[in-house]
Amino acid sequence: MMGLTLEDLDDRLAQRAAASPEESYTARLISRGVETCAQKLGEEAVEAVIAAVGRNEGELVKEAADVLYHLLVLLRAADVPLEAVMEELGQRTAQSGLAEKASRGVTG
Ligand SMILES: N=c1c2ncn([C@@H]3O[C@H](COP(=O)(O)OP(=O)(O)OP(=O)(O)O)[C@@H](O)[C@H]3O)c2ncn1[C@@H]1O[C@H](COP(=O)(O)O)[C@@H](O)[C@H]1O
Repeated sequence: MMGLTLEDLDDRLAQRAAASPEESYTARLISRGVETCAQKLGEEAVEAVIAAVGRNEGELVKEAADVLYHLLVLLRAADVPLEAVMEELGQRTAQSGLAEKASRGVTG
């Protein structure tokens, strides 16, 4: 799909989470609880790291997609809205890292 955003995917996962675990992988993961979802995210993160260190760009694209999908599933299992994460990121972009350094009196 062209122009898919994390919000679009999260909306789709919200719909699929309401389906039965027999019909939906998302619903199955969430029904197994936060620990299972967290373990899956950890596994996919390690696979992404291995692809990156191996300079395997094609594999990294696929593993990064798995990481984002499993992160959204974990947030949903933990009842943390994606919006809260984006808000946190938004607050960090309000100031550049260099401006933040300067505000602490650090130069160079
Ligand atoms: N983006 C994804 C997505 N990325 C990865 N995966 C699944 O994540 C799994 C990757 O984990 P593994 O390679 O470890 O697979 P596995 O060993 O078979 O998994 P387990 O049995 O260990 O759980 C695969 O089964 C993938 O199919 C995804 N499953 C679903 N989606 C999205 O979620 C939507 C809803 O899917 P359902 O919930 O299944 O309807 C889909 O239309 C997609 O948009």
